[in-house]
Amino acid sequence: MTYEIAFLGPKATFTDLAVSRLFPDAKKIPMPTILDCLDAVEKGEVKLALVPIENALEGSVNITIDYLTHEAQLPIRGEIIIPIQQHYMVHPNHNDPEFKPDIVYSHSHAIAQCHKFLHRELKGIPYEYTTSTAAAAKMVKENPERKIAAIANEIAAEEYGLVITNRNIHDYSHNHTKFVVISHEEVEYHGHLAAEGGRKTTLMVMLPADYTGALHQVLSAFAWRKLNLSKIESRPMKTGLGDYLFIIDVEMAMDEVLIPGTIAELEALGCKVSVLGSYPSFSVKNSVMQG
Ligand SMILES: O=C(O)C(=O)C[C@]1(C(=O)O)C=C[C@@H](O)C=C1
Repeated sequence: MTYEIAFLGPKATFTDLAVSRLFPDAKKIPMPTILDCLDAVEKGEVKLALVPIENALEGSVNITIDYLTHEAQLPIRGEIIIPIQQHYMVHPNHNDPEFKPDIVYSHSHAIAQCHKFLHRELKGIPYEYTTSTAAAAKMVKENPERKIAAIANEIAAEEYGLVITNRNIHDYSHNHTKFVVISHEEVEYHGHLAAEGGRKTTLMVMLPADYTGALHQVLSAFAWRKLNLSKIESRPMKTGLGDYLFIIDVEMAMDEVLIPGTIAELEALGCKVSVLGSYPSFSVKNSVMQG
């Protein structure tokens, strides 16, 4: 079955690379923003979207988390973790060691992953955010007369005919981003990737009110059932200062006993609980397709 999948475009973003790894035969539909990708699924214009949710250096992609917790009931159907290698690139017209740009463009998360490089090598040069890393590369390509540079991946440099002058400029070598597959429908994965990370279940928990030991009680419901948690994230509920909800990843597929039992216990404590998804977790060593 060929899927139509919305992703953060244009061609050659990291999200595009993640789609190629997970759905090599998919018809890819580039969208200008993450919200456009999620809206397209919500409105039924496409069956699936793949969007970034967390980076190892910069943390959560809040726009994705907030949409899934506040805007729409869109289930998570899978996750894929890919390595992220950021490169500094210029138009071939400016391929000169002395070239200093007036502005460096990239996605906010990519800029955040390269702060040490920018501080060291391009001190004082302003940066501006684009909707994606590939959008930055495309802008450099389309403006050869401007003194600008981009931070993006290797495929973007190829796609937009740019020259990489500094490779692997991300501040820490262990740079990975996790992307989630969003769909109203069940998603089938072909056998080319092993779900090495097993299966996960993501829950959203809203505490009834702030009282002593509330979070401890919530965590105990998981702990005594020996449910391993791989992530706990708090996000503002957007109802008032200090009101937070928790997003909790359980390292287990939804079952008939342990997770439902935990949810019932949390509800008995007055928490509101929703299941954001129960899905396989994939990871790849090379984000770029080989051969
Ligand atoms: O701009 C891109 O290339 C994206 O796919 C977005 C995104 C992100 O939102 O975190 C994805 C991976 C990298 O961490 C940098 C940017």
